[in-house]
Amino acid sequence: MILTIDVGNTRIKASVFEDNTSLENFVFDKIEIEKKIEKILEKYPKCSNLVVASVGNIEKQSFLTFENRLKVHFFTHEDVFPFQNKYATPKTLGIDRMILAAGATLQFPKQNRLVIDAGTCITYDFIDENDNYLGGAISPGLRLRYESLHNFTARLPLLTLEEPDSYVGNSTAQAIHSGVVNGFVYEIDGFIDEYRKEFSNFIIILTGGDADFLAKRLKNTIFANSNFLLESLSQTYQYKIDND
Ligand SMILES: Nc1ncnc2c1ncn2[C@@H]1O[C@H](COP(=O)(O)OP(=O)(O)O)[C@@H](O)[C@H]1O
Ligand SMILES: CC(C)(COP(=O)(O)O)[C@@H](O)C(=O)NCCC(=O)O
Ligand SMILES: [K+]
Repeated sequence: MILTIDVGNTRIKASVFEDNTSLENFVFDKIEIEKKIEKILEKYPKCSNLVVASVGNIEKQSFLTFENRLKVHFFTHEDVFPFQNKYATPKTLGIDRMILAAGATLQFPKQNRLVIDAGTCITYDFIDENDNYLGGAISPGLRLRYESLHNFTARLPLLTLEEPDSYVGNSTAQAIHSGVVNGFVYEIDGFIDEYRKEFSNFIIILTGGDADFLAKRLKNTIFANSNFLLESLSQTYQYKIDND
């Protein structure tokens, strides 16, 4: 049994896996991390491994306190991954993106794959049918868009997610909702259309905190799985054990 932990820039997500099947998911804030892990381990004492991917400001040190109880693995660029990394700056590629690419490669072998993770940022990652990781894009996520409009202007209020009435926002609030939500959806559909011009066939995996909201709004039909990063962590860890 393994406990997987994904430290993003907004929240921490965790899941307990037995034979690559998730038994329970958890979401919590950075300040509660040690207490929450304690609780999960109390509930699942059979956990023998703790597997972490962090792009947030929580370092390996924070997890070493659990080393007397279970084996801790903190993923880094030094690990073995099931793809060839063609990024020009492989050492600066987010470890979350590497885990997503690894999960896509292992779960959907020998085909072109596009992974879209709508979290704090939206990340796009493309792995071709020969298992070359090519790169993708990074842009502001849904909540970040609402917050930046407020933080970097004098007159725009901080709003929370709301379905826009129309493209033609007829008030400040409606104009912001239209810009943020429609802009978000158009961006993603636009990227998918661009990829389609170059690669006739590819599968799309949509994940992250905004995946469910997005899935029903995109023109392109996509299979959304908000648990994809944690599933990929479990699978990439298994791959590491088999290939080390
Ligand atoms: N309870 C919540 N707290 C914060 N963000 C949430 C929540 N529920 C949904 N979201 C959405 O999830 C996104 C963050 O996604 P998440 O995958 O948790 O990010 P990260 O992996 O970067 O920490 C935000 O853009 C926000 O719109
Ligand atoms: C792009 C990210 C900030 C996304 O983080 P997230 O939205 O998952 O919290 C993270 O993958 C990161 O810090 N990447 C480093 C730069 C790169 O991937 O090229
Ligand atoms: K992301």
